[in-house]
Amino acid sequence: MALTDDGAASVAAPLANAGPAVEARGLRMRYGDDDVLKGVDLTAAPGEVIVLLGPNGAGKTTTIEILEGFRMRSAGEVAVLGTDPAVGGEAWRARLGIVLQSWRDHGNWRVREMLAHFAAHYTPYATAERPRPRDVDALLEAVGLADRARAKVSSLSGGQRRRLDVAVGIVGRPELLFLDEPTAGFDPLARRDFHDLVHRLADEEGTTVLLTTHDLDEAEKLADRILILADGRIVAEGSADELARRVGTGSEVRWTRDGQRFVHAAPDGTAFVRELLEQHGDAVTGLEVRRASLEDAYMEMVARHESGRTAEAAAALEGIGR
Ligand SMILES: Nc1ncnc2c1ncn2[C@@H]1O[C@H](COP(=O)(O)OP(=O)(O)OP(=O)(O)O)[C@@H](O)[C@H]1O
Repeated sequence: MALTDDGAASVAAPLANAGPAVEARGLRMRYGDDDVLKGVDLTAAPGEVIVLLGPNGAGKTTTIEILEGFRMRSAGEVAVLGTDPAVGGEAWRARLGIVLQSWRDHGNWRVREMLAHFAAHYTPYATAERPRPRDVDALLEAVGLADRARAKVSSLSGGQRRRLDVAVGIVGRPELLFLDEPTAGFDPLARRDFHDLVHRLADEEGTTVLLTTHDLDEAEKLADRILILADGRIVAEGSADELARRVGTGSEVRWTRDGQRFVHAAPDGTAFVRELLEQHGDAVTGLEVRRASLEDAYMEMVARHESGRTAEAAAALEGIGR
């Protein structure tokens, strides 16, 4: 997916020597009596792609909306591009790109017209390092909507509308991009193009990206760092590999011998395979070794916290019964 247009290829990471793009300490959010965020700490370095994972209702959207300045936190320290989002003005907001989970309805507008409208908003905020806005036609091409430029927004398919959301999110060449479940409804090709786009934004323009998804394969492909949010806190963070290694479920080895298929869970896959081949040599075919995946790690970490919560609730109930 081509992203660059006039002069954009030379856009360097403008924040390379600056502090973190996002920093939150002890972030709390309470809705009524419900403590949704109970002390979230997170940092995103300039140019880093962070993926926030967590079960439904964990507080991912809440976290992102606080960082975007759309929601007021109950407590905690937050700095986004060096500014507290609770007091961020228009010039600060123009440095952010935002793709919300739910669509803002502009059904009667035409695709190009709508993108051009948002683009114009960014003109006063152009800098030498970050020409703003992006060229609208190049961007429509980049997100695969060039042939729908004159279509009404209401006539787009779900996936096409989502592509338009992404285009609106990046038309101002943001330094920091928030994407809340951006690929919901994307077909496999659109998804791959989108992944390519995110890599380019980070690598070529130094854009920091904070993204939520329920697609673990997507998290693995995109993230420099994954944060898992459960029970109001970040319960684990690291690269997909680091998280997978941490659950330590070893490897699953599969092979065929004498026409029969075997599966074995081995703490040390390499040692097991060595022994298997020593014993049965050429008789072993179709050998596959699968180590713990991000999915295994995610399931285990979330389950651990869910069971902790269940135990806590049971203890509380016992206390009430006394
Ligand atoms: N405005 C609100 N008022 C009261 N409760 C809210 C409000 N917004 C969110 N919540 C609650 O806060 C919790 C976290 O919601 P949030 O949308 O942040 O979760 P999420 O991790 O983004 O979930 P999902 O994966 O389903 O999108 C949920 O229990 C939700 O019902």
